[in-house]
Amino acid sequence: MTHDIPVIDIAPLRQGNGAERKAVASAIGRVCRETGFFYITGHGVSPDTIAKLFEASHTFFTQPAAAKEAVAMSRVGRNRGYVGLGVERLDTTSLPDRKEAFNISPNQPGGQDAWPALPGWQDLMMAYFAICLDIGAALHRGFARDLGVDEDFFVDKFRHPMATLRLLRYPPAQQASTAPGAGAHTDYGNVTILAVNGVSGLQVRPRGSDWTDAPLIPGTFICNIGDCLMRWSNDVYVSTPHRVLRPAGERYSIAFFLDPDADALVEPIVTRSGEHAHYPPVTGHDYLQERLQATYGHKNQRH
Ligand SMILES: O=C(O)CCC(=O)C(=O)O
Ligand SMILES: [Fe+2]
Repeated sequence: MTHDIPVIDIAPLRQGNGAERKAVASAIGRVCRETGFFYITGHGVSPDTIAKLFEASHTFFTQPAAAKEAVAMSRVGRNRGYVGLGVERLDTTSLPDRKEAFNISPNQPGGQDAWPALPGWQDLMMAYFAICLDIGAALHRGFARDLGVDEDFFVDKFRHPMATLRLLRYPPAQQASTAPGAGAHTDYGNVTILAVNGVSGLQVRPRGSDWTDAPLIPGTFICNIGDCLMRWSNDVYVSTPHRVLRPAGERYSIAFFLDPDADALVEPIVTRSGEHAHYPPVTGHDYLQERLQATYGHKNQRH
């Protein structure tokens, strides 16, 4: 069985008639049952916007260490702020990840985002955050339709979603090190929308297959579903392990992780007769905390 990652034009989820929306929802549903990885076009984000974001990300990461440490997650807490090289280890059986990151998570309960002292930077990031929320809402209309519930099923569960915009920088590989860019993992939330700056390195491992490259396709985002949507779909959809290899050159990516509202009830959707829920209901907040706790331990979780 081959597991090519399909390219799906999502424009009809916003503008299409009923039949067109249904066709896109079915295409997304098919891939979510197999790997949950797909590229999207028709997202409405211009190449110029993406270029500006990567420029701003570069500006952030090339600041002196002290400026980055001033907004460190260890100070800011709650999944926000700067995470330095080697702090995270997504695959606990491998070396720590060779990457640095900056997290923006405005709807995370408790605390506030920290911002670098760079003119216009916060506005640019928040504008992109809003764009990603809108793409995420369109994708959820597709998921809902495909899962056999009302197209607006997710709307009241994503009013103030605990989404995180995450800038990532992977330094060029060091010869002596075998540390991965990002260790093998599945994502925690509902869906991830990923932009990459032209340096490949992402691999996915569909069930029953070996690691496969996810090549770059200019003008697209790579989307993948996470464990929360898998749970919500009662395991009809699958989240798939992925990793980032040590990149040949310096690599930047920007990931947007969309999790539900803190108080949304994540309760498996059961529409087929005789089907039983595989999981008890849990709030979005409790589910995400459990997953973050496992990645960071107690050290970045300020209460
Ligand atoms: O940087 C990438 O290409 C992917 C990163 C990723 O999978 C993650 O941060 O969850
Ligand atoms: Fe990931």
